[in-house]
Amino acid sequence: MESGSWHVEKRDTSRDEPFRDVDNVPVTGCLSIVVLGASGDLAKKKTFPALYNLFRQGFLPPDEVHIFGYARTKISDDELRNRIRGYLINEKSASSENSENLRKFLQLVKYVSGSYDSEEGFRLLDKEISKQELSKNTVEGSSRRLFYLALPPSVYPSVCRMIRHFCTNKSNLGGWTRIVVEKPFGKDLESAEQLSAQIGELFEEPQIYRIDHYLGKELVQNMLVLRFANRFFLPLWNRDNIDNIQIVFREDFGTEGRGGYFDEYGIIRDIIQNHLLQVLCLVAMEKPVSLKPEHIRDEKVKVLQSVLPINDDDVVLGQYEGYRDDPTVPDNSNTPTFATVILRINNERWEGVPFILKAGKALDSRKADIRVQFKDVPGDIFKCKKQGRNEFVIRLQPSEAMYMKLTVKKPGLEMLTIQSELDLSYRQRYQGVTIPEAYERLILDTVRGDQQHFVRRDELRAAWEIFTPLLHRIDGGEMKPAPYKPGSRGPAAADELLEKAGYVQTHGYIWIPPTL
Ligand SMILES: NC(=O)C1=CN([C@@H]2O[C@H](COP(=O)(O)OP(=O)(O)OC[C@H]3O[C@@H](n4cnc5c(N)ncnc54)[C@H](OP(=O)(O)O)[C@@H]3O)[C@@H](O)[C@H]2O)C=CC1
Ligand SMILES: O=C1O[C@H](COP(=O)(O)O)[C@@H](O)[C@H](O)[C@H]1O
Repeated sequence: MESGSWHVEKRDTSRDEPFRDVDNVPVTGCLSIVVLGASGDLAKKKTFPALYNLFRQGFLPPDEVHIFGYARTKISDDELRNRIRGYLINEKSASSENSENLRKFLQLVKYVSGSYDSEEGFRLLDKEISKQELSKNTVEGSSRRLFYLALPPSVYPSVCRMIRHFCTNKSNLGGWTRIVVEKPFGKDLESAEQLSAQIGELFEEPQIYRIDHYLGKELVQNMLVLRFANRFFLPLWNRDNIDNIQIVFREDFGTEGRGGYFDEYGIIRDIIQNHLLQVLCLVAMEKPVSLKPEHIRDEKVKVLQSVLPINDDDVVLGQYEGYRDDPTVPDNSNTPTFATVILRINNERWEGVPFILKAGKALDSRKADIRVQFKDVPGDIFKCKKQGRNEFVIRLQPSEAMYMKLTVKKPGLEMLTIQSELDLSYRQRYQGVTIPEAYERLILDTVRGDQQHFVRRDELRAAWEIFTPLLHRIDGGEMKPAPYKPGSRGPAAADELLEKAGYVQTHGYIWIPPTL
């Protein structure tokens, strides 16, 4: 067998495993996918393109699927189609693009206009969905309705109430209603808990999909396989061998056009508390009992609960110069656009190993990676310690790769050592394979009822528990971000903190990309 049973083998929206809301009931009903906030940025840049890619690959068969856009803007079906058309064709799909495919997909898309808190719009939406379900001869109780909230969280409670009261279908014959909610899910522990309670009163936890798109990235999904399907890593993945771990997100552009949103949240809420912390969970968690979503999420929660309170000395904040020039950002904004935060996990495996989470906007490069740095080899008979430590790097983006930096004999007559690497670059190794977009994968999971890559309520709570005290200190002005130049590495203090935490930079290492 080529791969484990979780592998996507069938072009089918169901899955041969027992993790669905309703077990043992054949899935036959019509599938309606409703994108709320259809006129917005996320919907056109991410949600509709992901749906189109799923359609192109046969995962959303036109004889069973309908797609609805819902928003306040009064536009026609065709106007919505024209708005999204340009975003559906990217470099991945362009070469194999078939205009017939695009036409067929757009024909599935309908638009309903209404507000987010009035009965009228949602009754109309329900009527339109039911009409399509009837046209497909769907038996009552078997239809599937997926509501994707591409909306600001302030309207989640009212939208969820409306969906619950006016758009929920009967589910006694394998049907279901599910909602997908985007981050930011709250601003701190209290607001997140309040939101969770409001939504929790309307929907059961298996109906709620809290999306964190980093969990849909190829190399993030590979993390558990790497760790638990390889003998190499099992004995090494602990405090006895690992000195420090970095999880880094860098962007080489600022908050262009999103200053208003960003200023309310800052880099910790935007990236670290969710995306990087989710990655940390997968790097640090114990082996789950099985691949069942609840077993995985149980282990993630345990890691989060073992994180110690953040010490102010383990934090460096920055704000890039020019950030406040954005007219939507207040002149005295204290919002960090850069942060390094060291987390410490108080358990048997990780005590003493700093987890350095770093994220920044307007830096010198764009990348996201996990860097596991091993301790020095004891008894250095080759006197090569100063050259560098072993590092295992998993580059999530761009150009997915994983490589192990290691010391080898320099080829030649002398017994000299150099730094080299074992390199698995995806582009070279998996030529011709298209790596799916994170949203594509995650939307397919929501249709299949697989919550493995979604954040559970207690996980979210534990994540906010870690960061809320620090965030309140920043919001209260007790901690100030240091200015840094756009296009730089961020504040110098961040590299000093990295060194203090024990990270040893490899100097003079040169990577020579392999040629075929
Ligand atoms: N398969 C592939 O594509 C491979 C590519 N390579 C490439 O080779 C090059 C070197 O690789 P690698 O050593 O892993 O990566 P880098 O040289 O980018 O970074 C190494 C480490 O040093 C830190 N660092 C960089 N500059 C400074 C500085 N001025 N002060 C303090 N710390 C600093 C980085 O932090 P931070 O993350 O914050 O920048 C990172 O932790 C990279 O361009 C890499 O992409 C190597 C192997 C395989
Ligand atoms: O959630 C967010 O992520 C993007 C970065 O996503 P990526 O997949 O391109 O790494 C970030 O730009 C944005 O600020 C944030 O809200």
